[in-house]
Amino acid sequence: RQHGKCYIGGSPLPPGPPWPRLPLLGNLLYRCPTIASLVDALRRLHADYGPVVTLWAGSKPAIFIAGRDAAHRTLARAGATFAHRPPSWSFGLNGHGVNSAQYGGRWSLLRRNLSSHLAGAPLAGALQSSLSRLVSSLERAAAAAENHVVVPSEMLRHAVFSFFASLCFGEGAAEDVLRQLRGVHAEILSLVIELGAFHLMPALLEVACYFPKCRKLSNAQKRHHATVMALISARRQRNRDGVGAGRRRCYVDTLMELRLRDEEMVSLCWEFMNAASKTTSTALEWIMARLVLHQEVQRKLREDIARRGEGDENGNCTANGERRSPFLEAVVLEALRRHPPAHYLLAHTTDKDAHLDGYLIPKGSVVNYGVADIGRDATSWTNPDEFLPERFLEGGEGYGVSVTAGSGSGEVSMKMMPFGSGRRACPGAAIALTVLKSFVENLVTRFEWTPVGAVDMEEKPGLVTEMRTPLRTCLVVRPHVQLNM
Ligand code: HEM
Repeated sequence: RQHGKCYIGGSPLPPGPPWPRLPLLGNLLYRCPTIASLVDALRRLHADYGPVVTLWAGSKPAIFIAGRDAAHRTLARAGATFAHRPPSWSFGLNGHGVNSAQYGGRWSLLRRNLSSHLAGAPLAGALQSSLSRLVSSLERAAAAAENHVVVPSEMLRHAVFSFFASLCFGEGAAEDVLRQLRGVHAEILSLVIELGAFHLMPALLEVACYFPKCRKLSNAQKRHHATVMALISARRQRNRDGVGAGRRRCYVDTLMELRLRDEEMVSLCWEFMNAASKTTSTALEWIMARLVLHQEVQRKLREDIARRGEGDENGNCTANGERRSPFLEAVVLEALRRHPPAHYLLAHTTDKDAHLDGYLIPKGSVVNYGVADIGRDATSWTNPDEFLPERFLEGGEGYGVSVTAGSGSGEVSMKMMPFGSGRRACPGAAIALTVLKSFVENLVTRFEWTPVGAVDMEEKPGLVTEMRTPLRTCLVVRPHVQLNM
């Protein structure tokens, strides 16, 4: 098909639609609702022009990569070139985060700090308390509901948020403070999304709407700052007083040791809670929806968990997820392949010109990747739209596939990348997998999850792709068993 045929310095850019510069697209690619609104258009463009296409973000080319080989060659093999982030309009809060840091010394320090905190964090206590509160609230909701029909989404989200809050701020934050923090997070995100969409409006309307929203955003950010600073100060005071000496360190402790300014700490706490909880809780809801839809998978999973438990001397699994059922891992991976919470990565850019399949990727282009397309690629996966956890068991086509490095079992290409790949790959991948396995294991052991009518598996595109209709299920409490962390 004919395309815009753009050349820079005599080298062709990857193909794209004949309208080379659509003014509306300026900035589209940095922002959440707009990238979501591009999803269908991008699918059609990839079908017409192949796995690598060019659009324009204002005056800069924006290159979208939906092919696993091209993704692997850029993110994994040419990792340093593609590890940069374009400057973005962050509305303040995200300004000091790991994800917004330019690839270099500061990024490396902050990222190492986060990764080593996550790697060393003892999880059992935090998992135990958030899971037992979740199980109690699900039990109460099911008992109070007609025919035990519940919509668990809000409870799942709160439990995941509380778990990550204890890793971030330490255990013991009051329930009302956590609810307040969650509320202000949701408020800020929705305002940022609305503000990001304003460039689609006529200019006058834009100006009329922009300033009141900005004022609201600034107020919400001030409330967020005050809540987080109160949590940080409480932690500082506890450390000074030696309260709970020897207890496990939280993320805030590590930030205090780095001697960061208040606004840097607040920004990093915002990033931690934001990056961790919405993605993980969205993945959890998709997994539970799949288990409701595929009752035979749920049964098989419960049986496999019970079999593993018998071999374990305490009847328990370890805090870090060892000795868990391989089928549990397979269910989680299949859900992440089929329903990755992020359908695109955060925007990448390059620090120099690069070449891909004979095309030029000019220095400073915005580069992004079709995560969902890569996980549903029919050249990698048999019946890619079907939910078949068995493919991740030994001997299956997904066995040994790595979710971050992009290659497993000696493969040179990547088959799925729900957490990204290469230098900017998600530093929370391992802990997210552990949390998901622990939650799913306990939720299917404690309850039977059965469907109430049809389960709507449609997606609601966004920065994180949630279920269009929150899961509704009938919950039957099973005979009491001990929680497995
Ligand atoms: C199911 C859960 C999660 C999913 C699907 C997910 C997915 C992603 C993706 C796709 C990226 C972008 C990678 C790129 O641009 O190349 C990312 C980056 C990031 N994630 Fe996650 N994530 C999850 C959980 C977490 C958790 C638990 C944390 C931390 C506690 C976290 C912290 C981050 C940070 C800090 C970045 C930016 C990394 C950088 O720029 O160097 N994420 N994540």
